[in-house]
Amino acid sequence: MDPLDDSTVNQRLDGVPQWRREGDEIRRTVEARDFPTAIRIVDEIAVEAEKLNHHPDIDIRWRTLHLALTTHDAGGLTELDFTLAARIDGIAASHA
Ligand SMILES: C[C@H](O)[C@H](O)[C@H]1CNC2=NC(N)=NC(=O)C2=N1
Repeated sequence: MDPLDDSTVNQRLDGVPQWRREGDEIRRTVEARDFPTAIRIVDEIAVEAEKLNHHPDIDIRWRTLHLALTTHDAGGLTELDFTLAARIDGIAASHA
């Protein structure tokens, strides 16, 4: 899969406003109500990541998740990152 150009990245970012771009990554944080909920969210993200064969970097700090997406194989951001970002948003919203 080819990396997206900057204008396409900006267009895709408009669709997932909770994510911000940092270089070759997009990042967001998710604050869960408590630690077990944060772990459940990670577990649900893992299911979607396996379906897409696309895996986020996840840093767990008590009930806050720091998520980063990039496509290592492409050396940049691809449609897969935005597809997974939208699914993560759905999971986070379902636990809000
Ligand atoms: C072989 C397999 O398809 C690759 O290693 C996949 C697995 N998960 C991945 N996840 C992410 N985020 N980027 C990748 O390039 C990637 N590659």
